[in-house]
Amino acid sequence: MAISKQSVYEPLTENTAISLALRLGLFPEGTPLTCREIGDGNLNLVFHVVDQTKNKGVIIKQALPYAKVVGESWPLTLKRATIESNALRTFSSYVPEYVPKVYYSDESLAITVMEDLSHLQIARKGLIEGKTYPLLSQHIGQFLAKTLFYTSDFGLNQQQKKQLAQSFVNPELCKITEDLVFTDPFFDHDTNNFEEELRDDVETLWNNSSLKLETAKLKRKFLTEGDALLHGDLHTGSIFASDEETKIIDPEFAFYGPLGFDLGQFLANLLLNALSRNEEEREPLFAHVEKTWEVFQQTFSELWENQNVETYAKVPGFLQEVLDRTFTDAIGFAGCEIIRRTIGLAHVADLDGIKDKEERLNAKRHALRLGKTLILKRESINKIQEIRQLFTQTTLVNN
Ligand SMILES: Nc1ncnc2c1ncn2[C@@H]1O[C@H](COP(=O)(O)OP(=O)(O)O)[C@@H](O)[C@H]1O
Ligand SMILES: CSC[C@H]1O[C@H](OP(=O)(O)O)[C@H](O)[C@@H]1O
Repeated sequence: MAISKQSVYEPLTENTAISLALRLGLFPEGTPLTCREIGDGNLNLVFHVVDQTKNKGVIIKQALPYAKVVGESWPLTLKRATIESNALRTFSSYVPEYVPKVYYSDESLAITVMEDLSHLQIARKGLIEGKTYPLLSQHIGQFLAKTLFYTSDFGLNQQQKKQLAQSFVNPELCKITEDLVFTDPFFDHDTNNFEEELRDDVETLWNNSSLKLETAKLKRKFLTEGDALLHGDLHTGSIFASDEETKIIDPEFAFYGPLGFDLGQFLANLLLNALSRNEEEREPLFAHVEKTWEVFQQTFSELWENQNVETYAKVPGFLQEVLDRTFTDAIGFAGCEIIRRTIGLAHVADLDGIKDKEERLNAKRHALRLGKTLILKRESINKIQEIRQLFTQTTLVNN
């Protein structure tokens, strides 16, 4: 369905979003519609259009020609909307149960019209409220194993994979991650944002040359390894959840990257929530960290055994080598994500929302020690269960 061949970009308002929904035939003419802009992310507009009589809605997400969080001084490609709708469609061909349905997209208007997931809750918000989402790690482990396997050279014809990779070249959004996740937090850069009380801890981190070397190696992987189609920004704010369902949204950072990156970001955001909780309430987060990896490993291995298109698949040791490398990289990427969410430009409500100032600063100091340890020790961590030990060990100041 197309509105017209020459749709001209302009940012929607709540009123024009309603007109668009009617023009697209998403609701019968004359339906009493209301609309609210509900975007709470850093980059885009999100309109919730609802048929009041049936309490049924759709979501119209629109990219702005700049990063919303900063404003027009930070121009940003509108192409990210097309990347997002194409990534949702690609993921849907492998795991329709874990992504919203895309009803319509328009490259010129930079919009994606998709399934309304308002019956679910953004996982970060629920986790902050103390919810545990028992199926979250099983679902994310499966989502990652299937999407990564089927878009890699192991699950996809290798020439088709190259063509798919071409359609997800996403330099501007990758640059945001290269800067905000892998670079700026490790230097005295003006995008950084932290409480003055943390300055000594932050300067110690900036002066740690081993940490910089290891982070440089991780950044290089992100820059150069095109293993599979990644979500690219898989934090708990990009996941809708309930006790039964999990849906992944917001893949505008999608690109072909290293297998361990999405895993690392997701694990980091579970750990960031654990950092915000009292000791006795952390268990469900540690259990999710472990189960995510276990489900990923098992599902990816089954796909490898049964559906691999690569001639070398059955060579003893090859699967283990891919899993080991993914595991080690994921731990390092998790360390980078924890550090950037603590002192970089884009924070998380899990830590910033801790009301008591001393508790908040202590949680952030703990986050910096944990992030640093994950980056520096990643090659010697052999089992996912070791993460909870490192979490406890880094509670102590001398780590
Ligand atoms: N499919 C959806 N159904 C219901 N609400 C949604 C949907 N997609 C996004 N939202 C709401 O909009 C917010 C911002 O969406 P998101 O895709 O994360 O935007 P951004 O790209 O700006 O980060 C989400 O936190 C959620 O509250
Ligand atoms: C200026 S972009 C900062 C940050 O925002 C993105 O997250 P989201 O779109 O989900 O709010 C991404 O994590 C970027 O690093």
